[in-house]
Amino acid sequence: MTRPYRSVLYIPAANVRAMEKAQALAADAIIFDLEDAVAPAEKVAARDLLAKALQADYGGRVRIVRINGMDTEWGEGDARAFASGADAVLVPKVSRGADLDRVAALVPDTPLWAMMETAEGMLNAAEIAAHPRLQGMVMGTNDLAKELNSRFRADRLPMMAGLGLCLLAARAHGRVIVDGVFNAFKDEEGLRAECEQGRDMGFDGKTLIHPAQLAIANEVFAPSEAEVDLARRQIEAFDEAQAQGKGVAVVDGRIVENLHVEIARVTLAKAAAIAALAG
Ligand SMILES: CC(C)(COP(=O)(O)OP(=O)(O)OC[C@H]1O[C@@H](n2cnc3c(N)ncnc32)[C@H](O)[C@@H]1OP(=O)(O)O)[C@@H](O)C(=O)NCCC(=O)NCCSC(=O)C[C@H](O)C(=O)O
Ligand SMILES: [Mg+2]
Repeated sequence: MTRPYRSVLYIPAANVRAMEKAQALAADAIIFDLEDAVAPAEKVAARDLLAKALQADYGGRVRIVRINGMDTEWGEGDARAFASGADAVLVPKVSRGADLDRVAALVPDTPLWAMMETAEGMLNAAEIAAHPRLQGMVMGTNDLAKELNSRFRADRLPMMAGLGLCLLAARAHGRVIVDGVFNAFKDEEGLRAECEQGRDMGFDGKTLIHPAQLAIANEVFAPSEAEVDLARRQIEAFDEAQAQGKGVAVVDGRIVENLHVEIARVTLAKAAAIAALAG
């Protein structure tokens, strides 16, 4: 991962006020949504509003446009309208690699992201992640729950197979992957628990629906001070061990081998990238 994706905020593209507000929000990335958050009667107007909004300065925030599905009357027009002008185009309800081909042809120069939110998509996650134009994957846990007929549970047990398959696929092909949304946007404790679960599983960050969710996601998906300190000490201790001709060091009672040093370097790089965004 070359840049942080701790917090990825959805904004309905029909909401001019929210799009303006986002220029100053602490989001690592923004998904300007033309799909589910926009009513059919507003779709075409939202496309025009978004084209105008994207001319503004969003600083270092990654600008991702979620288009409508290619099986809808708006999908092709959306893809043509945002073939340039955004940092990525997010394709909804991707079920197989071929679903990305048509968008890829219409959007030749902008990276593609895939919404992972259908049962078929879970089973074809590896094929989707392998698509040469794909940069990132976004879990669509609301649509997935709908397809699976599963119930909301705080531990997300019914989601685990899908989340795990998509994570494996993303990591196998070096793609960014961010977790699904937490709908109860006033429940801070619930959001924190779900962010921590997603972080511990390996997600790069979380998609969000309200600015009030940004601070928690940014905190949870960033390396803590203690993690940064440990990473530095692990690298130092391993360097010393190597200088003495040893292949293993011990820090805080735990072994440190080459692979732990690689993880420590990733932690430091992530912390530096976050600091660079803030500065
Ligand atoms: C959920 C909301 C409808 C709540 O909106 P609202 O009642 O206006 O909230 P507030 O009054 O608390 O808003 C306070 C201020 O914050 C701004 N605001 C609100 N939301 C956003 C946002 N997402 N981005 C930027 N700014 C935002 C308001 O304009 C207020 O500003 P001010 O006027 O200065 O006070 C609303 O938050 C919302 O619409 N959220 C996004 C919903 C959305 O995009 N849904 C689709 C994506 S989720 C999904 O589809 C996932 C996936 O596909 C799946 O299947 O799981
Ligand atoms: Mg969805």
